[in-house]
Amino acid sequence: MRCLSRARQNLNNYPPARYLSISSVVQAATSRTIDTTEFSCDAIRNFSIIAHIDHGKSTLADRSLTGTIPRKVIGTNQQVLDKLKVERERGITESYADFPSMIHHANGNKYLLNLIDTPGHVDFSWEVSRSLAACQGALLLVDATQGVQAQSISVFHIAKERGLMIIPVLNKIDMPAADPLRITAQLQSTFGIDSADVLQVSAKTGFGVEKVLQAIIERIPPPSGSMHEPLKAFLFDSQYDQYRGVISLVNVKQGVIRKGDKIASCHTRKKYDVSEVGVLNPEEVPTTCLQPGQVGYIACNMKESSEAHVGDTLHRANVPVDPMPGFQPTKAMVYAGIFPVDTSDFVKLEESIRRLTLTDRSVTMQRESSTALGQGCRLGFLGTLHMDVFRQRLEDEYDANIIVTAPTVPYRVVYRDKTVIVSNPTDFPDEWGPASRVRAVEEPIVNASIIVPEEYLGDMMDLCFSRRVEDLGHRYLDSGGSTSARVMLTCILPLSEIVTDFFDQLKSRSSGYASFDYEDAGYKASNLVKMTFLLNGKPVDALALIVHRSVEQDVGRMWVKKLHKVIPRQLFEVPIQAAVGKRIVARETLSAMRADVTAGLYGGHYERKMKHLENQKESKRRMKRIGNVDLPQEAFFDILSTKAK
Ligand SMILES: Nc1nc2c(ncn2[C@@H]2O[C@H](COP(=O)(O)OP(=O)(O)OP(=O)(O)O)[C@@H](O)[C@H]2O)c(=O)[nH]1
Repeated sequence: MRCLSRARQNLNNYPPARYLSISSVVQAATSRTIDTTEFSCDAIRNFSIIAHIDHGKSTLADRSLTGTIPRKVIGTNQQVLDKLKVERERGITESYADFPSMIHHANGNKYLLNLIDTPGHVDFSWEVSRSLAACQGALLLVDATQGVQAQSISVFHIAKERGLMIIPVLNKIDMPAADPLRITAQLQSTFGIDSADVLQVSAKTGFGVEKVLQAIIERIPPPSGSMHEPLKAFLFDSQYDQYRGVISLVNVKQGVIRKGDKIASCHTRKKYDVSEVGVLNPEEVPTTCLQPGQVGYIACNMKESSEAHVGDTLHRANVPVDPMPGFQPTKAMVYAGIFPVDTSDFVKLEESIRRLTLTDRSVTMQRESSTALGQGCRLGFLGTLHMDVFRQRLEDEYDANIIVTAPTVPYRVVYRDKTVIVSNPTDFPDEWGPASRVRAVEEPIVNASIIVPEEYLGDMMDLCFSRRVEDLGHRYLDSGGSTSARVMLTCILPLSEIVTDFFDQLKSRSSGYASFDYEDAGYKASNLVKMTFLLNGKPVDALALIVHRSVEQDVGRMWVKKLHKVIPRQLFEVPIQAAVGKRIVARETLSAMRADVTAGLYGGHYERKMKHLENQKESKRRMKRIGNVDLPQEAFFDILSTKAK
């Protein structure tokens, strides 16, 4: 979901008007009114652009849009899609997909093209399938310099499963390193695509974009649905507007929806009055109605985001219909605790998180308290990138000063009579086994695929072996030629092994050439243990970890060393220990700060000096017994930020 008021604020900052028409076929709209009644199903095409990250979806989307939207609305240097600051900084499209409609003239007819943007990162594959539910076709965009990547394969399969017409498009054809012949052969061998169907474009220069628009009209089938049937509108996303409440994004399957209509939700059975309908162009353009096949927004005084259930069917209040098949709800893959650096800021932090989750429905939230860090919240995310984006938004948009604990995955703890999901290491059982109450523990696993030039194959295999890989296999995607051949590795990995630094390692060991994707493969019994860290014999809950038994010593040793570096020396000696159950698996000792108690003694007897030293020793022993280690928040910040890497 996107906060619309933010998007409006952005519009106010755009540079002076400058009209730009790139495509000769695409007629620029001079006024931003759209009469949706002009477009029957035959004149509508609903499509999406699917691609691996950075292959140019947003650039192509903007390129096809620049002909239809006045430049003053777009801004000269601003991409229409990818509006969030974090998206622009990181060059990714996150889960905040836009759904612009554009008018296109071809063969003497007027068409309404609804482009549904999808995110390109593996964390958001759920969003991809959600967006595709409103489409009949998809442009499979592949970078002509890089070829097929891991995400190209996964999005291709999602689109294929949904029965969409796929138009293969090679992008970045303007670049000297582009190798369209080879990449076309790759598309042929990987997806069985006919080379004659492959289009070549440069989203940057505009070359070939006209042909893409033509192909959308000619190859993608129009949606079907009758205006005379009872209303069925498929809710596939929602946005939050602070003045109008929830704005639902819908695809009308049959019937017509108008302002003033009384509608109801199949999921919640709640009734609403439609106060506004319209299309996104790419900002809201109110219309009189939405007809079958059309994609647009409706405002109907929904107060809570949770009322807009993705996958819901909306119908006329007094005309019930059978609901359309919906979606599985999103599943959090990664959890982390978020705490304020200043513990008195908790109320403010909780409110900021609550507001941010209104615009990002995939985040789950519950309160958490830690003896070391105070009150905080435990949040569930779709992946680590999602977590980073959320954290950055909290810091940028709400000025939050926070500590984020190390990410953990949801483990399954199998008791004699029940199974519970544990997403916080402190809730993980200290001991388990056939004789104990906890019979087994299970961890989430994923089917992973890595695509890499063949010279990095060995490094990639080494990396996988260091992460408890299973079923490792590989196959060649092409035979190479002027450049080296590409290999696809497939394997099963524990999710916990990839939420830490796996992606960074993958990129650094392959000089940035490897691409990676994964999908949920369920749970598997695993020999996991809870590791706690003790400072001066006292456990620090916020530092607890869940690790595989085979690496407990290494992990324990590594973290006590790190703690040793960041904890300030105390007046007494502090043991830093890593423990699994009652067993200490690693230890470092932080030596005491030494005050020179004999400094004031000029000369004097040897025994007098010794007496002072003995007194000091005794008082330190007492201090140690009763003393608490002073662990400043900054030390936590240092430890957890290194831990998260
Ligand atoms: N030379 C050249 N560069 C391009 C072309 N298309 C896109 N780019 C560049 O490739 C980079 C990625 O483009 P985006 O449009 O942000 O890619 P994306 O697929 O939307 O990426 P995500 O939003 O992360 O999924 C940007 O720096 C673009 O300027 C092209 O046709 N030619």
